[in-house]
Amino acid sequence: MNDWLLRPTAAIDPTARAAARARQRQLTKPPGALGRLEILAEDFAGWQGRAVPRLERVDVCVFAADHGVAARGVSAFPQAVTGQMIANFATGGAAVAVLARAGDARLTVVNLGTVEPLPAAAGVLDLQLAPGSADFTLTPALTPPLLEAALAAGRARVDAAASLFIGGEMGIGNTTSAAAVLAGLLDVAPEAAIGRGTGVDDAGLARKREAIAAGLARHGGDWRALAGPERALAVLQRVGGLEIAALAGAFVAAAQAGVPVLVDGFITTVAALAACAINPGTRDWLLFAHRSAEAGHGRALAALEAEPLLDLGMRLGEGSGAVVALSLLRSALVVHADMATFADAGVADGGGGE
Ligand SMILES: Cc1cc2ncn([C@H]3O[C@H](COP(=O)(O)O)[C@@H](O)[C@H]3O)c2cc1C
Ligand SMILES: O=C(O)c1cccnc1
Repeated sequence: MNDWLLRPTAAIDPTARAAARARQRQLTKPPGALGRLEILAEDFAGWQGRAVPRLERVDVCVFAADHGVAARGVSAFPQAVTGQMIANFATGGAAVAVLARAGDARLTVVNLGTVEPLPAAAGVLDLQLAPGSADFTLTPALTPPLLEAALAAGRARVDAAASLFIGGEMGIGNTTSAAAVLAGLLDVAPEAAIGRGTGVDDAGLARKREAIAAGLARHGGDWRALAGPERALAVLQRVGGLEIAALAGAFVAAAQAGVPVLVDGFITTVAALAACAINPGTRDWLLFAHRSAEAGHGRALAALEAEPLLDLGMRLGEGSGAVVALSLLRSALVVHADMATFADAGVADGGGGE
């Protein structure tokens, strides 16, 4: 069963965090002059339990799946693109693959389930749990065993040896599923949760709103009386998707393993919201990379009280925005580790005070 989901998340080390803060004050710069980079170094010190943290290994895992709700005309692209992009991740041509290569991160690609089975391809972990999720306007998106399998598949991709975990996603129609999950978790209207995804026109946006409204009308009664993990799991099962559930499972597992997570865009943030509803301790291990241009992301970020690092107008998903933000984390940790202290460099300090 899903018992593992509720196990406690790892503890943060306050002593290492304080030591990192003390070190920042000794570096040859006015106190606080590196702004948020200083906080990032302190965060990683707390996560890694050492005053001088390092990013030794960054794992990026793209979870892919198809969505039955794509039949409602909610995407600007055909469903076959999911499988085609899986191949593009594996051969290294997709944005996240290019960025991961350049950013010295390890990329894995997991297919949870596409409508058409994939041809055998190197570099893809092809789980094919189901031919995608079902159209949630008609039936629950996932069966309970499928939800469980998807959560476990996400958990299985987390390696405690990683210094950072980045989850990405690919799945035509998944901004609609993610918006439905967001609306279900927060009890907000579909209008507040939707955006244009791959670039739907006004008619497409109306179809998204209608599909989500139909999903909430059909399934909302199944979770409205629930709270906490029960509610989050019910929402994921009724209107979510395989890769969204896998991401939620991965995020909970990362927090349990003591691996910090750099969250990407709209879909991954909704998965993070579900993960935190399932196991609130997960929140302590999440860092938010960027604010996606997808309307609805702001709502999810606000619910998590998250202040993302970047706002670049990106709306791609795949984990791409997180891998872009990775270079900021590397900058934060390298200055923290390698800058000279006032004593080392013989520079007069300001005599204390911040
Ligand atoms: C070529 C291509 C590459 C992508 N990479 C990520 N997405 C993104 O777009 C999809 C969600 O948008 P919607 O809900 O409108 O279908 C997801 O697969 C997401 O990761 C892509 C979409 C396309 C077309
Ligand atoms: O922000 C995202 O994750 C996103 C936005 C649009 C399309 N796909 C993903």
